[in-house]
Amino acid sequence: MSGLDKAPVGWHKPSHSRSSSTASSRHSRQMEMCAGGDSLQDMALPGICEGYLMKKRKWPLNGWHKRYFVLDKGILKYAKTQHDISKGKLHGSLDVSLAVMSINKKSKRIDLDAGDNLYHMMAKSYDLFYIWVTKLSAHRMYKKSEAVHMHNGFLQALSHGGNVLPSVANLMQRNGGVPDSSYAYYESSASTLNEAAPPVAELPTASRGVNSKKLQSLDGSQPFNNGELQRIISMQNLTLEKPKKKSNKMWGHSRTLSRVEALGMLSSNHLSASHLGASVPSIPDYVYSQISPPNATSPEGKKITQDICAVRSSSRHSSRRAPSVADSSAEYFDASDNILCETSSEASDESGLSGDTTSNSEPEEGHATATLKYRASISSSPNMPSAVPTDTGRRTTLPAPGPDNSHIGLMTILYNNIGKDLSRVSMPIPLNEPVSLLQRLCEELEYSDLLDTASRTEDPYQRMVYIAAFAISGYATARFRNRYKPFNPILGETFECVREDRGFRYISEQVCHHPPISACHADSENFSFWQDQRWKNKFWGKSLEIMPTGMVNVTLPKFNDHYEWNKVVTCIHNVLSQQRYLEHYGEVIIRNLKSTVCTCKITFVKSRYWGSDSNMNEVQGTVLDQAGNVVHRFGGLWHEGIFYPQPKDHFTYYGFSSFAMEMNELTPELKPLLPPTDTRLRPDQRMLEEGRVDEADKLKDDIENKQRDRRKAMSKKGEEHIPRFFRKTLDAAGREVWLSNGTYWKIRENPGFMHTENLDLW
Ligand SMILES: CC(C)CCC[C@@H](C)[C@H]1CC[C@H]2[C@@H]3CC=C4C[C@@H](O)CC[C@]4(C)[C@H]3CC[C@]12C
Repeated sequence: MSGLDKAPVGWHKPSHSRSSSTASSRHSRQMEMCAGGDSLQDMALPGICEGYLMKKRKWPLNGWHKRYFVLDKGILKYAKTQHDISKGKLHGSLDVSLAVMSINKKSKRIDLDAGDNLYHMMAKSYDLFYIWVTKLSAHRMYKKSEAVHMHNGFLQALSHGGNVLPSVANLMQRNGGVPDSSYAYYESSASTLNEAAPPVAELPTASRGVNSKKLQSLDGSQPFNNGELQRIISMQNLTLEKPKKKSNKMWGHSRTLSRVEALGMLSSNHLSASHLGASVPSIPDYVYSQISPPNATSPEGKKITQDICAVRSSSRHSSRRAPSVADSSAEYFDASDNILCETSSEASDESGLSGDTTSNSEPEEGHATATLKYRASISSSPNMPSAVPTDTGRRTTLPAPGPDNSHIGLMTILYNNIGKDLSRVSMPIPLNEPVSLLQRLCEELEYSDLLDTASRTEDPYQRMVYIAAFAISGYATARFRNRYKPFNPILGETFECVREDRGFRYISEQVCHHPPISACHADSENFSFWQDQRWKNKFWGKSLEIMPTGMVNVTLPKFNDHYEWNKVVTCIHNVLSQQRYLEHYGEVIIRNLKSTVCTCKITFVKSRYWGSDSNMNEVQGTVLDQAGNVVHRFGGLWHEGIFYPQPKDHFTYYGFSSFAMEMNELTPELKPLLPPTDTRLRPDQRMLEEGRVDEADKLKDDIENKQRDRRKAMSKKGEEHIPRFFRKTLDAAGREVWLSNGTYWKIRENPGFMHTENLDLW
């Protein structure tokens, strides 16, 4: 049961009353939207504010580094140092009036979510925190009132038949249907609603003793009230820290060969059949791999080997900083220069991006260049898979196109459910796609042939590359799938998928409703695959981060391998608007629990727009041997290495791939074999698929209510739902996992689900 009333369609300004927001009370971070007080007219330009703040790293994702920020006329810019700012070497900038600001007094955190950019900042002291919050608020108000003026000017111009102001179109666009961004505040996990952080106006009077020299006049005798103090702070030009003495460190000293350049020379030709197996034309689509020296026999191969060796030896000499792009303007973070902040448990909880590996190496900025070259090379390759997928005898389209849902406002829905798993939020049916999360999980097997290939690859390092390619391939589908949300499975719902053509069979079950957990298991001659899917959400005001917990497992019986890996963070940028898109970031570590011969590290690079390359959707990986030496490198773009091109009309049909289109197909032969709990038999989802949207909407309500009633009845009797095909246990690391109990296929065969007692879900 989702425990939610379906939010009305349409946009409503969220309530400002804290206590009314019951939905968020259980959650780790309280957040509330406050009115920004934008009605102010003729606001004076607030003073400039600049100084150092800690900023959450984009690379690696955990930890903080010191960055210089300047807030001027509503624009917040930052760079590594003040000097860099003056030279225009910016790391980023954003319009604070378009960002949602969240603050956490206790951890001195300020988070700005501008939809595309998510900045996490932390002040070193409460005073600085207070000043920055005040300043940011003032600049936001200023910028917004400026926008209102422009808007009024535009209307006037229109009514007077004057020319349209060019900037207005811009203005309308950037607001993107999202109401005036306000700030949100949140507290640590332990807090209850009543203890939530006070709004800025109530920030501590202690903040009067601000450190800044320019503010010393505020100290001591004169009792200011907070309002005055805020006004004074906001009008001052503040430099919040003296610039440090110029260090003698030389950045970007001459590097003869960049690793990235070496990689850039690789093309799919280098990944010729001898190395990666001719039977799999698909692998180069994903991976440009660095072949280990002993294998290189061709002249170009030798050349690359030499280059790689050069790179290897140079990286051995400077283990902390690998050579980066030879581009002199390339920016890179140096571990020794970054202040790794000992984050409090609270702050690190907030960061939510913990991983058991911390790496101080940097992302390789030129990978995108390599990827471009590689892309050019495959586009001319005759081995490209044909545009039409091979005939599987399955349907190639859906019965009806996806409904237009662009008019549906998500504001109320999301604000009413802040902190809740997206999977628990009931949405109006036009926001759904006709697959359930159980089916969506199965889509991660779309490129199961990579596992088949892995199971035919003798060399353990190369085998690992295929496993890694498989791990990445699960994300490819996300590129076209941000307009609709999968159905939340009903507790006890199941889904099976038998693919003779691919040689595997898959089962999944919704095993827990609170928190929602979907467990799945697939078997084939070559591999087994299982995972249980659960995740945490973080909503920052414009973007929603999904942090999956739980590990993915693959075994290859032929080699007695058991691979295990984590999943990365998926961020839905601009979740409330039609400019929504998905980004994955973080690090995946693949381990073979049965052998320590090699491990693999894959990085989904968080995009940086200031670099010379666009590194959107970039993935980099390395296979390491026992001693930690790099044996293979690979990389690419997660959305590009798709082996089958999308079906022509994919936009009309929910952005589905061919595999996804086949997912909910129900043939007369299959029907009698399925348990009645199978997703294919869920009537509202079927109706949506057939384009009967209104009927589906009503039915969905009924089904959700039925689930609710069943839960109530059970808890009254003191009973607990027991999953039918999976059992809960602990893995070797002591984590709670759900494993198949092995009964599904046996029952299906004998006596058959027709002859068993089944749950009545819909
Ligand atoms: C408000 C609605 C219409 C916006 C659309 C939400 C969509 C894009 C969301 C809803 C649930 C999300 C999925 C939830 C869980 C996972 C598992 C994770 O390991 C990869 C991402 C993935 C697969 C998410 C992809 C994005 C997703 C499908």
